[in-house]
Amino acid sequence: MSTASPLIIALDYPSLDAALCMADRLDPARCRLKVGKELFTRSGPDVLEALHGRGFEVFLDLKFHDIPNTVAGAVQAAAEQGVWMVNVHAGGGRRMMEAARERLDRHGLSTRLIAVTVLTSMAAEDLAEVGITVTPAEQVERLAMLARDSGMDGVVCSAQEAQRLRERCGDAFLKVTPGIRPSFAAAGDQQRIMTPAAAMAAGSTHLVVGRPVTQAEEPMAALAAIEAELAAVD
Ligand SMILES: O=c1ccn([C@@H]2O[C@H](COP(=O)(O)O)[C@@H](O)[C@H]2O)c(=O)[nH]1
Repeated sequence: MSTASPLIIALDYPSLDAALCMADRLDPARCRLKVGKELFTRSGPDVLEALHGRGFEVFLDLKFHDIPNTVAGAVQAAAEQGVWMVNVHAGGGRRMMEAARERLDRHGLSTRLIAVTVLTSMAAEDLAEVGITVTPAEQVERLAMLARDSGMDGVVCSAQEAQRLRERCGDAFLKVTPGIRPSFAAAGDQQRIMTPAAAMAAGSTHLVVGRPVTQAEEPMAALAAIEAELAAVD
């Protein structure tokens, strides 16, 4: 089932059972789901089948980063399992992203292909330690332009960069933004954060929300509060 909701709930759980327990409380008309490294490494493709069987569109967030041929094969494998969205690291470079794009196109696979720019857990000091001396916003913009020119459908960035990317790349270029923190949630390890309503106003096309919902005492109440916040600014 496709949904008009921008919400993508991150199922960061250590077992298939725990993930499905949460999925069974959610509604595919109200959100998409994200499967990341922890859950996929534990469960393998079974989780995709189980979530698809429940009617959810799935973002497989494995952030592929390898040589072009390897990434192209991985992206094809993901798309052939029917996922709605898959991602690579923009830092893998133009040839890697182009190879992934070409592989999906050659096989007529319509899975959205996006690239991670700068992880939302990173601040300027973290970038400096790995030799990047520009601000996170500048690095995001640089990688987003490269991703767009390499045929990506959009990027993962923080909502703090969404407005600039909307100006540079337009509305149709996807801006998938983790680091979403409603006023009631702790930042945790996220550095570049924004509230759901502010993120949408800034130009995010999709909001990735994990712990503020999945670790809440009342996950459904937390989700409803986020939806209410979004509806209020609609
Ligand atoms: O830059 C990035 C890229 C991916 N993520 C992923 O999004 C969720 C966020 O979860 P929260 O619990 O809401 O922090 C998580 O699965 C990350 O792996 C990201 O946070 N930042």
